[in-house]
Amino acid sequence: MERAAVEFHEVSKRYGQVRALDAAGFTVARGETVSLLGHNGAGKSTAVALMLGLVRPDGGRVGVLGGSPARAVARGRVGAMLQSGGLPDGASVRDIVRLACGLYGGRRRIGEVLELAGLTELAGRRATALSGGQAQRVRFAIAVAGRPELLFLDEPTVAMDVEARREFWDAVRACRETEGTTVVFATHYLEEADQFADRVVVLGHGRVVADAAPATVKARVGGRIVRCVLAEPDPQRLLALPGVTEVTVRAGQVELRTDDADRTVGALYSAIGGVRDLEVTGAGLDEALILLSSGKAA
Ligand SMILES: Nc1ncnc2c1ncn2[C@@H]1O[C@H](COP(=O)(O)OP(=O)(O)OP(=O)(O)O)[C@@H](O)[C@H]1O
Repeated sequence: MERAAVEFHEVSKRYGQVRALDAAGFTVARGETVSLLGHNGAGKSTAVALMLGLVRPDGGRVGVLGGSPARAVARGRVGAMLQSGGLPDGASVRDIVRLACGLYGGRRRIGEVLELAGLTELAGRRATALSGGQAQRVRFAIAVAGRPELLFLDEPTVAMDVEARREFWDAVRACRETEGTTVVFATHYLEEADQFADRVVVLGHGRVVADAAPATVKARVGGRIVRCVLAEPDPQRLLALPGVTEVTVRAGQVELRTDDADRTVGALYSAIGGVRDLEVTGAGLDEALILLSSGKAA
């Protein structure tokens, strides 16, 4: 059996003047769950489209399950849940799942797919009468109906609330654990990557800016934010406090990025004084992505 599920070698893709991917490289091992992270326009969907053979690279090579993406897809070895793609009007959830199971020659039973996607109770509902999160679960059902070896999920939880997200990831986990499915998912949420991925590949402006275990990425962008109000903040003195790596001052409001919040807070009181409205928070996850994408993380 081939070792890598996905091989992405120095892949470039342009749309006119836009360089969507720029010599991006990573591999996904069989059975691994990998998250593609990055903000809007980073190149995540383009990477997924290339891995599905929906678009061709201008440079580099994309390999899927030991051959071309088109070959793997044609053999029904790949399932995908994409951002776009409507559901047929007038059809019930069961009709849609029956159709998907039929297309794959009955590799899974309809009831099994409904159960896996958490749709048993909604089987009789018209697809047009579903909430955004429920419709996503139908797309997931279609993606897993052929018992794929490799599953691509492009921002799968966008329309879902917290509970729906939890249920969704439980279903993905069930596929992974019972069948060893390889999963590649694109997301904006570092949290989601942290909870469900073995490894994250962070894209920024079409390039791979980090490729590591979630814990490693978090450590690179870790640290805390200390916010407070000071009567006369002096950015130079604040930057010299222990642990502080960055200082922002706006109208007396001070924001310090620090890798040692305890010592920073201690020094704020002992060396600066007059501290009001102090709060300490984790560095924002969105901010973390921006830092990585801009190459400013350590
Ligand atoms: N069909 C297309 N025609 C022209 N430009 C495109 C096309 N598809 C993507 N792009 C551009 O390529 C770049 C990468 O887009 P892509 O959709 O891959 O990013 P993304 O990381 O998936 O973004 P998002 O999180 O918003 O979905 C963007 O600048 C986008 O505008």
